[in-house]
Amino acid sequence: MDSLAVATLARAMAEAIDLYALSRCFLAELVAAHPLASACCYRRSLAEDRLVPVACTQISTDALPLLDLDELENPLVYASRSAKPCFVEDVTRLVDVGAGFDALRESWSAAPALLVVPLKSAGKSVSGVAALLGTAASLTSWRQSPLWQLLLAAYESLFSRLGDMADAEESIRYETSVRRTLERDRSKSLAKRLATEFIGNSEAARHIREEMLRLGESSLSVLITGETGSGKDHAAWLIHQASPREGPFVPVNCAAIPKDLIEAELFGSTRGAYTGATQARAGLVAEAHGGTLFLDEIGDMPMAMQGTLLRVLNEKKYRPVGATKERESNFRLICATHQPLPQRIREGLFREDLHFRIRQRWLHLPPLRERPEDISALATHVLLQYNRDHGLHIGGFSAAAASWLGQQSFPGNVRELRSLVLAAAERTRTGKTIAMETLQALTSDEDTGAHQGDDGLQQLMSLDSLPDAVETFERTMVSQRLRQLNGSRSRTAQSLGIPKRTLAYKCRKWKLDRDMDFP
Ligand SMILES: Nc1ncnc2c1ncn2[C@@H]1O[C@H](COP(=O)(O)OP(=O)(O)OP(=O)(O)O)[C@@H](O)[C@H]1O
Repeated sequence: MDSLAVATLARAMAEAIDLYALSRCFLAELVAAHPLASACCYRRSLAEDRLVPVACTQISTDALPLLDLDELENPLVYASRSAKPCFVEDVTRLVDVGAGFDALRESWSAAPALLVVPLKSAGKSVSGVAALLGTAASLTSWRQSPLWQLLLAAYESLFSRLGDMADAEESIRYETSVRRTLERDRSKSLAKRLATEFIGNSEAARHIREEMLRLGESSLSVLITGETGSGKDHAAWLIHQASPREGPFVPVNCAAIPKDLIEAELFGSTRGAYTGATQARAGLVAEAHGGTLFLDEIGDMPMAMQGTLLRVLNEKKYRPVGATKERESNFRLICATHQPLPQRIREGLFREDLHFRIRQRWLHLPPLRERPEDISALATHVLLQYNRDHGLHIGGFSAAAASWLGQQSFPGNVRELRSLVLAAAERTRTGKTIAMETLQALTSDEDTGAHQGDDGLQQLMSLDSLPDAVETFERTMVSQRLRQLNGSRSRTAQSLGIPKRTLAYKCRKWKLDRDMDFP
């Protein structure tokens, strides 16, 4: 090789923009100069932990096999693992050294001998191998050439530098593809989960499930609207489940917290901040850090508190009652209401700017009467849950019961349907199906309570404690009225002549709220 050819090769190697260009020019010159039958070069891939073809003088690298590093007797693997050259004088003697090597041998032209040299990086770890095929004599002469030892050293050093870049690119590509696969798997399993937990066959239910998946990905605030019992709480919980947020889901019923305590409940308080604050409390906003704060019945939030909440949402900071320093909490906000907020705004009861802020995304749950196709699936779902919880086997609904259910308007929506199915299940023997008469009896006024009074009154009269008797009576009356009014708290409070907040407090105390599994 004359000095011009050496200089040209050195320059081409120095200007190579990647491993492939570098190896192509080095191997081509090497094969021509010595002369060899063929040469190829493999890179050790960190991400895949195997040898990956980089260049070959004879065929395209696409036609070369990937080589697993557990083929220990494969000479290329041996050189890569041991960091030592491997010289095979008679290639035909290499048998059973691995499927990778067999595939490689098939793509090569016949040559008697093989020399594999490890390509070491500066830290002396092996970043690849070069495999040269030819006669034993030409391989030995190449090995002993001082010029080629110099060129090989330059090639090794460039190979290692460009190999690091290739590794980095590859690991980014690998990570991206792993992340994409994980994301695809995650969204598939989330979609499955939503299909088993947000029940309904209607177009509306399908659309809500898709929206919940999308909302899970976003961190914008969501306002969920819909009539009482239509599934707002349930949807909020599922959106949190569909989100990557690892913090907790913190529900707050704005209607159930007394007006003067709501700020301390939300933002926490220092010790002695107000009468009864015997110790410092963190508050629900702090609890929701990294998770979701769910403000249910946001339409009932007192006006003064609305202003404070707006500031917190805009500035992402809050101040516990009695504290001087502000704190931060990274929560995702979901709000729900059955109230028509635009009307509350017109009435001066809700701030328009807060409405705008909490409604960055909107999810509306239509009432059950507008999606009667969901009734059968929901009823079956509730009954299956009942069977599972009680270890029973109520065998579904009679044809007449199923058809009757499908015709009801359910003003209390899914909650009313659920209460009805649970009550009917309690009145049905295991092994039987729920009859239409059972459902009808439960929805008739007589069954909803008053006439059960005589026995109940006698039982109350026999109690030894007047406060207990009064509380039991109150609880029975409230739960029956709620059931008669399909779970509507506003109508129940109105019909019993008590403030909504008092009713909300009692519901919370007696755990009568959400699901109302009335006897
Ligand atoms: N699509 C659904 N699939 C399964 N269960 C549902 C579905 N929708 C609602 N539910 C169930 O119905 C009951 C009432 O739903 P939820 O409490 O979410 O209603 P809501 O709209 O928040 O009512 P409120 O306005 O009174 O707070 C809950 O037990 C809930 O799990």
